[in-house]
Order: sequence, then structure tokens, then C-alpha cells
Amino acid sequence: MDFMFSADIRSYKDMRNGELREAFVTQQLFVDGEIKLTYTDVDRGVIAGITPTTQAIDLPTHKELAADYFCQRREAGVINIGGNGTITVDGETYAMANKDSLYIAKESKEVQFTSEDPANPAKFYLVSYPAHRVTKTVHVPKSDAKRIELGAQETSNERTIFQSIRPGIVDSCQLVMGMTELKPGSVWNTKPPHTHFRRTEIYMYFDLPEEERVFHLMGEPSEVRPLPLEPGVAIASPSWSIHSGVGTTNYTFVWAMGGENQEFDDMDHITVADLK
Ligand SMILES: O=C[C@H](O)[C@@H](O)CC(=O)C(=O)O
Ligand SMILES: [Zn+2]
Repeated sequence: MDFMFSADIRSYKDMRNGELREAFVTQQLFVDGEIKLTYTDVDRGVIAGITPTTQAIDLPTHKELAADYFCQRREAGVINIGGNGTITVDGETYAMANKDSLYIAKESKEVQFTSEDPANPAKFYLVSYPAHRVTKTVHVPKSDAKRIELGAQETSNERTIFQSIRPGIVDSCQLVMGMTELKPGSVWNTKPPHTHFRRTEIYMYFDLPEEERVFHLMGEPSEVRPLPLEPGVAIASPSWSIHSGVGTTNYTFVWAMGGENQEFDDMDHITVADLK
């Protein structure tokens, strides 16, 4: 497991891009046959990519979690961004098609990931936060997510939000998670941008060609920094930071939040013209 130590609201302003990446951007999460874990001090999120090929991969615990097993005091959300696969949680197997979600409840002991076809492996993206109560593990097919259409082609931000792990669909402790698909020709996410001091958020961009990038925007609205991100890495946004971005093509991304509340619409809206 990698450990990522974030920068604060004062120090990020003096940091170069490489230093900002070290503080906020994970390693490449999707490597064939491997599980890649990154722990961020931003709300104690654990971010992982799990790409099983010929063999099943288990979710391991780690010394720094001080737990007998990974979910002993944690919940996790998983979205499959690859081919068909399965997740088995304490003997119960869930078929995970592309863009399906699974919420894994606190105190789930054994979690195992497989791919149906090693040549087109499942790619499981996982975000976990500390949890305070035991709820139920729930599979949410893409078609069961709450859909929200936003933006317009004229402003290059036509996109569909899929809220899969949210109150009303899944009873979680702090995790709220889903994904946003941009229409072809649309490149801007989270436009107009916002902050929400009550929650922190993690973005992971995918479904764009290897050689394309999303210029993710972070920082206070008055002091914005762009970071060009490749597919398959995640970026953590502290509570004070905007999290928006513009791609050199369209793309999809998973967003995940943890913090004080679970109200998706509880945001402090700003305008593009407010950015400095
Ligand atoms: O707090 C909510 C999150 O930032 C995202 O869901 C926003 C988003 O996907 C978008 O507008 O494109
Ligand atoms: Zn947000």
C-alpha cells in the first residue's frame, strides 16, 4: 500500500506540479494481475485498483489499518470499469458487469475479485472510508443508479451523472459514490465548479485513450492549479478545493465522497468567472 500525504490550504500555493501530484495523485491503479492500494490522509480514504486476470485477488489488510481484515472498521464502494467479473463477499458472489457498483458493508471479512476473461479483465475501482456501523452489502447494476442529465453541447459540458451509492439506494455510513459520463464532444466536468467543506472527494478518470489527458483543476477558487491526468489514476480533493476538469477528449470518471453528510446537492456553487 502506498501512503499519500496531502498538502494544506496554505502550502499547496507554493508547490510545483510534481509536488502536487505526490500529495494528491495516486499511482497507476490498474495493472494486470495486481491490486494497487493508496492510502490518503484526506478523510482516511483508501483508493484501490484491482485487475484480476487468471487468478482471483483478495482484498488484504495492512499493518497501518491495525485491523484483522480490511473491512473490520471500514466500508468500501467498488465500480467495475473493465470487462465482466465477480466479487465474492463472505461466500456471496455478485456478478459485476461493466459500470456496476457494489457497496461492501463494514465487518465483511473475505472479499475476493475475479475476471471472467483474462484477455478482457474486470477492472475494479475501490474507495473505502472508516465506518461506524454495520449495514448491508448491496449490488447496484448501472441501470439501478439514479441518473441526472446536466450541461449542454454548446458549453461543452453535456454529461450524465449516475448516483449508485447514495441514500435511498444504499444505506452507507459516509461513502457517496457514482460516476459521470461525458457525451462525445463534451469535455468539461463539474462546470460550473463547486466546493463542499463538509465533504472531501476523489476523482478517477477513465474511458479515454492512453495518450489523451484530463486537465484536472484543484485549489481554492482564488488560486487554481491545473494537473494533466492520465486515465487510471485518482486525485484526492481536500474540503477546501474545487474539483473540476477539462479533457482533450470526452471521458468518464468515478467520484466518491466522504465526510460530515451525504447530501449530494449540498454544495457551494461558484462560477467559472470566479476562478483566478
Ligand atoms: O459533488 C459532486 C461531484 O463533484 C460530482 O458528482 C460532480 C460531477 O460529476 C459533475 O458535475 O460533472
Ligand atoms: Zn463535489
